Amino acid sequence: MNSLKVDNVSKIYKKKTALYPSSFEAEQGTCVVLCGGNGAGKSTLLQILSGILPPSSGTSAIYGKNMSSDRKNYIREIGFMPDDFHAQEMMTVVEFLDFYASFRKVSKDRVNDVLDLLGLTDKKSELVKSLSKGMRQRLLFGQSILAEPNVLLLDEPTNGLDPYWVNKFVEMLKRIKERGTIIVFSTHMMDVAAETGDVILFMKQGKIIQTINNEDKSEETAMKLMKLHRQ
Ligand SMILES: Nc1ncnc2c1ncn2[C@@H]1O[C@H](COP(=O)(O)OP(=O)(O)OP(=O)(O)O)[C@@H](O)[C@H]1O
Repeated sequence: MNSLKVDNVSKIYKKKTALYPSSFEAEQGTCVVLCGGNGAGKSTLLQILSGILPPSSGTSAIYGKNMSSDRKNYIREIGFMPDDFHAQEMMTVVEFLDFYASFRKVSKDRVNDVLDLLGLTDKKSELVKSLSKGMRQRLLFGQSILAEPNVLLLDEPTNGLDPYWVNKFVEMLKRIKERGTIIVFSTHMMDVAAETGDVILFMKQGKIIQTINNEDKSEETAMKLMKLHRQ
């Protein structure tokens, strides 16, 4: 049984197709990176996999738990980092994490560990809306890893991070992968994609147009393909 199996998921908004039927699979402890220009369909795919956006067709399953027929258990397997905050800007940093911790029965100690890991302990009483872009990203990432999920879905996690935190992020992903977690994330940073990804999926205009596997996924190859697919 494949650990994550994405089967022909698509999204059509009124008459516009944001994502054509797309499929891929991932094994335990591997990382799939979604690359592609603006509007390629990366966020749409991640939102569908996270369960927050219903697909127009297709389905996804994690360890045999199906997105449609076993939704509750499917969702339990996932940690999702969206591309921004929505209604939680007036919470403090620690209230925000406590809020998500309460859904997943995550201990207070784990919340404190995540604050520490993301360098946010001294910001815990500040309002989310007062944080810098990079700090907001770190907090959103922290929320997604709180419950140590089997599948981690991250929408442009490195967006706004300074070089120090990009490096830390890459190291954290490697450690998380070693624990057996499946990671799927989108990025415009080809060096991060090449360093962390076991597979890179290039997307363009709502389609996965190329798959690059472990052997040939150097940063140089990834950059060349990025340029090629932009044309
Ligand atoms: N709610 C919506 N209604 C209509 N069209 C949408 C909606 N959300 C996204 N789209 C369209 O779907 C397509 C894919 O968008 P998506 O946000 O998935 O791209 P992306 O690859 O994440 O882009 P970016 O790198 O800019 O974040 C785009 O053409 C976008 O305009």
